[in-house]
Amino acid sequence: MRYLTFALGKGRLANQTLETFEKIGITCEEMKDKKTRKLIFVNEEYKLRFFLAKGPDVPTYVEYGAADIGIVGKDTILEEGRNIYEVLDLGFGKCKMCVCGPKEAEELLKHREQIRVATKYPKIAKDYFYNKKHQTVEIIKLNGSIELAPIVGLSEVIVDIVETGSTLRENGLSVLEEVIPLSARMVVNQVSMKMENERITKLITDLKSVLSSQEV
Ligand SMILES: Nc1ncnc2c1ncn2[C@@H]1O[C@H](COP(=O)(O)OP(=O)(O)OP(=O)(O)O)[C@@H](O)[C@H]1O
Ligand SMILES: O=P(O)(O)OC[C@H]1O[C@H](OP(=O)(O)OP(=O)(O)O)[C@H](O)[C@@H]1O
Repeated sequence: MRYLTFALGKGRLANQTLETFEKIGITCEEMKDKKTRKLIFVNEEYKLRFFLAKGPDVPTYVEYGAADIGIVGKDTILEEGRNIYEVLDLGFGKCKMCVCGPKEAEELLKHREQIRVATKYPKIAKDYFYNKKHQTVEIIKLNGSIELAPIVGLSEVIVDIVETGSTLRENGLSVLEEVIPLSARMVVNQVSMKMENERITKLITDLKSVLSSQEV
């Protein structure tokens, strides 16, 4: 039996991903060691390999078949636009992609002014404004602390992830429009889905049954 390889996004989704796998009996104790600098972990019993990668790189590893399976946020899947199968909504890492800004920016959006939009997600923002709203905007790519942009005058609004809303509140900004709800998803390489169909289908079935038993 060959190894099935999993690419997991490091950061926010990693702990819940490992907890979810534990519920279906897949454990990888070594990976929980926060101090380790090791990059790849093996579960000999089930012939599985796991590695942690930057979120946006997960769809890349999966498209090229360097990983059979990936766990990553829906935002990253949409932004990266890779040829991969999205097979399961894992139900954690829930948040929303939103257009946010100061309340005054509501008027600019309403009147379809040619505003500047700062975001870490230029593809999602472009798709939303151009294809869904048919509004011409200037997209400015940033890499973090997106909420700064309207405060310091870099843009009128932002397109960013909102979870609890605290970052917006603490910076005097609000949600102006909701773009799309997000959560962690399981993605699969297109060839692996055929070659390892039985093992991957069983994994999806086991995960689904754990997820449905968690729903109230
Ligand atoms: N409050 C949140 N902020 C950002 N992402 C969140 C939040 N809540 C849930 N998520 C989900 O968690 C995923 C991983 O988030 P995380 O911040 O760890 O990664 P990242 O944004 O890719 O990394 P980095 O912080 O290194 O740029 C996101 O892609 C998103 O789907
Ligand atoms: O609604 P909240 O619960 O406040 O969460 C949303 C915030 O969290 C994320 O930023 P992150 O912490 O990843 O930092 P970054 O801005 O440097 O990407 C996101 O970009 C928002 O800024």
